[in-house]
Amino acid sequence: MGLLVDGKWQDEWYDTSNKGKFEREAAQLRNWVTADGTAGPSGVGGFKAQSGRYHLFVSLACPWAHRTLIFRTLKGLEQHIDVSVVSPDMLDQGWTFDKASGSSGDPLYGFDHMHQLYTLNNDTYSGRVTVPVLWDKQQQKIVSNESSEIIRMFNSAFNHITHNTDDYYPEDTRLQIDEINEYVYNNINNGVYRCGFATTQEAYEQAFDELFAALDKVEEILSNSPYLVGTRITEADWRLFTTLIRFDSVYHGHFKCNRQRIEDYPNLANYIRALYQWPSIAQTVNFNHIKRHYYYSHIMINPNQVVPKGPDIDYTTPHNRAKTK
Ligand SMILES: N[C@@H](CCC(=O)N[C@@H](CS)C(=O)NCC(=O)O)C(=O)O
Repeated sequence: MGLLVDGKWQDEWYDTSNKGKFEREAAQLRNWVTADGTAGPSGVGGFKAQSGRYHLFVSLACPWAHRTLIFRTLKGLEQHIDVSVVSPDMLDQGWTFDKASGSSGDPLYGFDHMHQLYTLNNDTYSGRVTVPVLWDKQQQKIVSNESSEIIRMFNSAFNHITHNTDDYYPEDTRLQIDEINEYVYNNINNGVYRCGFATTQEAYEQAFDELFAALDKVEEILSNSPYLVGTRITEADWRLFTTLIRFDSVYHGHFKCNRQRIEDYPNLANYIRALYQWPSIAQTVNFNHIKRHYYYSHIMINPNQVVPKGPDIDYTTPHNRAKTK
C-alpha cells in the first residue's frame, strides 16, 4: 500500500492522524468522455465516445471499481471498452499486474504495477494510485479515476454507439438520487472503511454507529419501496449493492462491522439477491478476489494474512422483490 509523491512511489499506510479517523482522499483525475468530445462537468474536453478507444482498469475486489464493471455490463459496453483486472494482492507496490496472483495482466504496456500507468499519464503525479481508472488509448491519458463519474459517462455517453438507452440517472429523480448517494456514500460505502481503518476506539465507534443507523434507514426505505428511489432501479441501487455484496464476507469480520449481517435484515437480504440475480450481474462478483484482497493486503489489520473460509451464503436463492427495470 502506498502512494506517489512527485512521481516517485512510496510505501505508506493511510494517514489517520486526525483523531484516528480514516479520511478518503478525493480522486484527482476528473475528465469526462462525452458523446461529442466536449468537456463534461469537470476537467478538459477531447475525450469523445468511440468504440475501442478506452480501456478500464479495475480490481474485482474493489467496490468502487465494481460499480464501473456493473455499468459496463448494464449498458452493453463489453465490446467497446476492454478491461484489465489487477491482482487482488495490494502490498508494498500497490496494485499490480502480477498474473501469478490473479491479475489479467496489462495488455497495453506490459507494466508490472498500476503506479506506472499513473506516471505515464503524469510523471510528477502526487497522490494515491487507485482503481478504477478509465484510460484513453489514443492520447495515452487517464480520463478519470473517479468511479461515480465513470458510471455516469457509461450511463449515457456511448448510447449512440450501443443503442442502449437504459437510464440509471433519470432527469426526473436526479435530486433524490444525489441526496441518497451522498448519505449512502458517507455512512455505508465509505462508512465500512471508516470503521475498518479507524485507529482509535472513538473513531471506530462513531463510524460503526453511523453505519448501522444508515443500514437501518435503507432497510426501512426498502420496506416501502422496491428501490432506493421509487419504482425504477437507478445508480443509487448499484452503488449500494457493491458494498452490500462485500459486507457479510469481509466488512462484518475484517472491518469489525458486526452489529449484524446483511443476511439478518429481511428487506436487504432479499434486495441484495434481486440485484445479484439481475441479468449479467453475478458474473461481475468475484468472492475469491474480494476476500483475498482485504484479508491478505491489509497487513495492519490482519498481520498473518489468513483468509477466512466462510461465510457460505447463497445469493442465488429466490427473493421476494418485484423485478422492474
Ligand atoms: N474515489 C475513488 C476511490 C477509489 C478507491 O479508493 N479505490 C481503492 C480500492 S477499493 C484503491 O485503489 N485504493 C488504493 C489506495 O488508496 O492506495 C472512486 O470511487 O473511484
